[in-house]
Amino acid sequence: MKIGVIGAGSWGTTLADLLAKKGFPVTLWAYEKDLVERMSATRVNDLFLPDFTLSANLGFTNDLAAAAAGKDLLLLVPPSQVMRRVMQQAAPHVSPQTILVSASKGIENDTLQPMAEVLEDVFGKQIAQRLAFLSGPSFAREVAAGMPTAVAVASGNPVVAEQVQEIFSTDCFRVYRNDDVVGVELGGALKNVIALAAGVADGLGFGHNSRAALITRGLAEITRLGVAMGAKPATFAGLAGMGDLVLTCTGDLSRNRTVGMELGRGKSLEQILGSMNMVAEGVKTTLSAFQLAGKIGVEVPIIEQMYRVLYEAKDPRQAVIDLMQRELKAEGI
Ligand SMILES: NC(=O)c1ccc[n+]([C@@H]2O[C@H](COP(=O)([O-])OP(=O)(O)OC[C@H]3O[C@@H](n4cnc5c(N)ncnc54)[C@H](O)[C@@H]3O)[C@@H](O)[C@H]2O)c1
Ligand SMILES: O=P(O)(O)OC[C@H](O)CO
Repeated sequence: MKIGVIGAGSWGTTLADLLAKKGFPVTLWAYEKDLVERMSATRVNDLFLPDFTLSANLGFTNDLAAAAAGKDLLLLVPPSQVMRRVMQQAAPHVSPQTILVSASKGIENDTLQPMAEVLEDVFGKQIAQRLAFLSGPSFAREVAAGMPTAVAVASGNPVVAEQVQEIFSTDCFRVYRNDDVVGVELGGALKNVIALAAGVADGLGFGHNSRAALITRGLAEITRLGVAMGAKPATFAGLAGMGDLVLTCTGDLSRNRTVGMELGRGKSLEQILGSMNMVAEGVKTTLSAFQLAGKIGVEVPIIEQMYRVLYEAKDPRQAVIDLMQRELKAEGI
C-alpha cells in the first residue's frame, strides 16, 4: 500500500506520520519548497508541527507528480480554498485505481461547493466510488502526541469506507464508518463558523452559558442547513457533528476559536490573519455558508451574524444584541 499525502500543514503532517508509523511507505507533499528541504534534513515540520520527530518511513517532496503517481491511496489535506487548484495539477498523475481521502474541512467560495463536489469537478462523477472523507474531533497536536481520538470516515462506497477505516485505525486513533458523505463533510466545515462565534463570545468576556447556547443553537443551524443539502440528521449528533463542534468551540488549540476571541477583544480580521501562518477555515467558510443558506432559503442566524462581523465589520457586541433580540420562537431544529 503506497500512500501520498497532499498538504504538509499540521493535519497532513500528523496523518502522514500516523500512517508511516503503521509501516506504510508515505510520501508527503509540501507546498513550501524550503520546508521540504528542512523536513528532509531534520525530520521536523518546524512551520506547522514543531516538537515532533517524524517517522523514517516518511519521504518529503515539493513535486506534486512524485507525490501523486503510483499511489494506492492519496490523502488530500490542503486548505479547502486551494483544493481545486492543487488537485487540478495533481490529477494527470493520479491513477484510475487510487483511493482519494479528503481530510480538509471547508466549503469553496464562489462555487459554494463542498470538497466532494470540487473533487467530482476535477476527476469526474465516477470518483465518488473511490472517495472518502475523514472528519471529526481531532486537533493535530493531540493526535501527533498519541492521545486517544475518535473520528468518522464517510464514503458512498462501503468497501472504500471499510478499507480506509482499516488503513487509518491505530490503538490511539479509532475510526468509525459512516455512509453520509454530505453530513460528515458539512459537519466538519460548518462547525468552524460556530467556533468563530464561540471565540467571539469568549473574547467579549461572556461565560459558559453563552458558549453552551452557541453550541446548541449552532448545531441546530448546522443540522438545518445540512439536511437541506441532503445530509442525514443523525450524522450531526455524531463525531463529525456534535463531537467536532464541542471540541472546536471549547478547545484552546482551535485556530477558528482563537480568531473569534481576537475579534471579540477588538482586533480587526486583517490584523489577526496577518499574524497567522496557519489556516482558520471558518473565515472563508462563513462567506460560503451564508451565501449557500440564502440560496436555498435556510435560516442561519448565528452564521449570518458571523458573516456580518467578518465581512461587514459589524461590532461583535451589536451582533450579540441582534441575536438575543430576534423574535421569540419554539425550540427545535
Ligand atoms: N490542524 C488540525 O488540527 C486539523 C484537524 C482536522 C482537519 N484539519 C483541516 O485540514 C486542512 C489543512 O489544515 P492544516 O491545519 O493541516 O493546515 P495548517 O494551518 O497547519 O497549515 C497551512 C497549510 O496551508 C498550505 N498552503 C498555504 N497556501 C497554500 C497554497 N497557495 N497552495 C497550497 N497549499 C497552501 C500550507 O502549505 C500548509 O499545508 C484544513 O481544511 C483544516 O480544517 C485540520
Ligand atoms: O484548529 P481548528 O479550529 O481549525 O480545528 C481543527 C480541527 O478541525 C478540529 O477537529
